[in-house]
Amino acid sequence: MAYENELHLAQLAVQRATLLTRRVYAAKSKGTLSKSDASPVTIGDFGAQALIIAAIKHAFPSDEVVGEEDADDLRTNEALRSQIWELVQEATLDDAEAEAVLGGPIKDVDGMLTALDAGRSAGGAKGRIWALDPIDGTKGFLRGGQYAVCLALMVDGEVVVGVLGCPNLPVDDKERLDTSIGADQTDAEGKGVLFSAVLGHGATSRPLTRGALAEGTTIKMKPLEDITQATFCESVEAGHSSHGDQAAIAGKLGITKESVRMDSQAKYASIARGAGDLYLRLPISKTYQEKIWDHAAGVVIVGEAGGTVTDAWGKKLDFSIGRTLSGNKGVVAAPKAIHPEVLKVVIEVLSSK
Ligand SMILES: Nc1ncnc2c1ncn2[C@@H]1O[C@H](COP(=O)(O)O)[C@@H](OP(=O)(O)O)[C@H]1O
Ligand SMILES: [Mg+2]
Repeated sequence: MAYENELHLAQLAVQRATLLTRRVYAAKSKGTLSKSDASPVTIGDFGAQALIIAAIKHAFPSDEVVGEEDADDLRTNEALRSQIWELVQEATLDDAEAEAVLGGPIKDVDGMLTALDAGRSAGGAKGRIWALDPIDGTKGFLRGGQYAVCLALMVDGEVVVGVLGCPNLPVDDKERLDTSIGADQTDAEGKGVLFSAVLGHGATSRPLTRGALAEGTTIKMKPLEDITQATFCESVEAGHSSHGDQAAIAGKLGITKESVRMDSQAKYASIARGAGDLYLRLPISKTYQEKIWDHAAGVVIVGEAGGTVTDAWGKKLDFSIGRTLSGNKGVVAAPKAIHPEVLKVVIEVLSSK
């Protein structure tokens, strides 16, 4: 299979980083996250980004990375730096072979800062560039709801590999599509899902483990014969997409079920495995540019599960321009067969404003 080594590296790197974020959340819940006064999401973000970029640079030294964070804050904040260094050192997988693929633990603090700073790529249309969101769904992470550790590889501007670590999604998609997982979250095994896809080779999901990767299962979007029966997903945050426009679109499509609101790219993952049908993200702000790391992994996973993802005007999301999707507005994700029908209504609603 194409990109087999990249996929394996990405899966293990996301797995290791996701476990770190879960440990941070558990420590926050227990009140033991006291060393610096930084927010738990900042701590998780830095730790996860350092781990993932160190692994990428070990396996593919000349690849670039577009990451959300850099090391500036850590260079000036000693307490935060040492807290994150401690976490990063402890974040090893229970599997020597997996650790060897990742290059083992980061060697020293400088190595951690260098890894963080390697996320400054400007992106673009040429070469191999990874897009990384160490904690997507900041608000979800803080409320004990959905968040995702997101990593994608783009080659010449096209997303070819995508991996999402969703530690608070139920392993069994027959369980509730829920946003309120609760503050009892621990870093124990038995919760969470790792999603992945390679362009042209399908999408899979597997339970999140602490050691070797669990066996993957192919995922497919739900065949939807009657659009009025659809479940649509949207952001929790009203500032990130227009709940009003999305309700108007659902109404025009004859959808009567309430929307499922969840943070992060867990929305892409959920519809890809058929726990939901549509994802609508209609812009609120005229000027906001969506970030590539908020979409790259989710888009290839939905595409490989039988979906189509475009922006709100039907344009393909263009990851080749830089760190943002400056050529696009909004997101419409749906099963291939019904995407045109959904898009028609999206354009009607946007045009009538
Ligand atoms: N005005 C805006 N419109 C759309 N997205 C926005 C936004 N402001 C922030 N975001 C992005 O929305 C992401 C979360 O999306 P969602 O609402 O689907 O959970 C955030 O990622 P982070 O949480 O990683 O910062 C952030 O990048
Ligand atoms: Mg994000």
